[in-house]
Amino acid sequence: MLREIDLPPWLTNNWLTIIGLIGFTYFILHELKNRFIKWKWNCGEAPYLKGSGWLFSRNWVFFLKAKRNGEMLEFIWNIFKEQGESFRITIGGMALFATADPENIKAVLATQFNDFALGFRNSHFKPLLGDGIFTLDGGGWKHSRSLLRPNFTKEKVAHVQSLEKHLGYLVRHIDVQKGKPFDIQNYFYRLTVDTSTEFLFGQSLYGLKDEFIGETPEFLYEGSELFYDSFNTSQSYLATRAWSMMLYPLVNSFEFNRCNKNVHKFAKYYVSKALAATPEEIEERSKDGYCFLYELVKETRDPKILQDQLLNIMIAGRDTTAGLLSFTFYELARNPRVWSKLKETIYEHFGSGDDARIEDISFESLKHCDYLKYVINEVLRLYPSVPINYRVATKTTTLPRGAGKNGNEPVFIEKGRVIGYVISATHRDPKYYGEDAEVFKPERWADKSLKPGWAYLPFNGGPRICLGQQFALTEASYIIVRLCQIFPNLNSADFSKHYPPKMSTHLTLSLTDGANITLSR
Ligand code: HEM
Repeated sequence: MLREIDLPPWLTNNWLTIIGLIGFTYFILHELKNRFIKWKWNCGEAPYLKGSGWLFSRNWVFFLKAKRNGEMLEFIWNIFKEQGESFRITIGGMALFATADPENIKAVLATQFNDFALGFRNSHFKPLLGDGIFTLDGGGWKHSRSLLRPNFTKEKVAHVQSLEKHLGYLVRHIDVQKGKPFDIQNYFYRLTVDTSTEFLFGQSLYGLKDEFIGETPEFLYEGSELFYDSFNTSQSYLATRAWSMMLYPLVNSFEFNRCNKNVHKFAKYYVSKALAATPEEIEERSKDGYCFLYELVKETRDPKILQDQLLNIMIAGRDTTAGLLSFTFYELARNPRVWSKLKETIYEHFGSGDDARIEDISFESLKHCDYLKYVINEVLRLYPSVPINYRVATKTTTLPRGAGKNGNEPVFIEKGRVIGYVISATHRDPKYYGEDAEVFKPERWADKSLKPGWAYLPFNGGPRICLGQQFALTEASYIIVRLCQIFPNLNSADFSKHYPPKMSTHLTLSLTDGANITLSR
């Protein structure tokens, strides 16, 4: 039996007061310490977002509504337009410093790299991705980066020929549409799973090889057909967990666990095959075209490391490239003048139709196709795959701008503060791109006086800059060139009149209603 403990009456009567006093004293001391630091470092606080309140309550309703309607980014961009480049908000008591100022972004990602970390990302993504380059900080991340970087050299990403057979299936799907409107985004998402499984695991999923084009789907093993949907479902859970910040444990379910298991089974299938291969077989594989897994097996034979790193790269590379292609065709279809000019350039470099010189399309020759580069730059400016991102301060520090009357003075950043950086707002700021910043205009990149520096950052910057940048640009350029050569007729079938288009911001950016076009020979 529990014995009753007699607490002294002064304590039983006043314990609430005592707890209150301790809390109050802590608060005062904490405030004094911060004020002292601000005085010593000559920095201040950024202004609060107007009318946001402690819980961001007034804006939450609009924010959630905008997110559901595919207008969340527009909502955020408008806040930056009204409020300026940096401000503070408190969401449920958690302080957040939001910025679109290139100077601050440069500091977070590069010059003060060690003052910031990924925060909750590892916990958000761990059930699917484990520990890999995309989810780790510190020593684990450094080790991952040095393990993976050799696989992204120029020779290894110049893999364009292996794309041709996947493109062939895509072309057949487009032909089946017979010039009628269809959503090409859906096909790009399937295409990039096919190309990335081939590049990463050495054997494609061949999801585009289906009965709609008169093919018999291929199955690697019983249940492998579950991979595609499972990967998509798990990814959308990861996105919701990321948006939930510290409330992420609530975003879990039987479905999430089942899908993660299907994805892991898929990766394990390949990893165990690679580990069972003899050194001679591994060498033979390398001769026969490039495979990431077989290269990595030469460095480590730990099955968990192999599985985690491959899935980390898959998540980093698949949707981003599909998004870039989808937004490109969405904009090209809306801009016949740009489409004509692009066709002219591509035909000049690589021919067209039956006279297409496929063998001339290479990593190097694509780089010399200037107008194609301008188109891609412009798409990534208006629709960066990661439009909004965050880091968490690992120590009390400052950022270059955001405080003071004009927001030009250094801003105080307390340890644990979340920094939300919104590069998509910077990319649309007239200060860096002129009054026509919202207009899709590839020609702006021909102007040598345009030097945006850290105001153009689709691939991130600093030590964690995207490892797959060249890989992605090469793949996307190849697909654009080939589609342009095969299908000269492109028109928009987007009748929504909503511009900019509705966008979904899951882990990466996509078109909420798809990229609806007609494309024909
Ligand atoms: C249009 C295509 C792409 C865009 C716009 C893009 C953009 C980005 C961005 C913004 C980050 C930084 C994320 C962060 O630190 O929070 C990143 C990281 C990364 N990306 Fe990409 N990416 C693309 C394609 C790819 C591809 C195709 C691959 C691989 C095949 C890839 C591999 C990676 C890796 C491994 C990282 C993590 C780097 C690190 O943390 O050290 N990306 N990417």
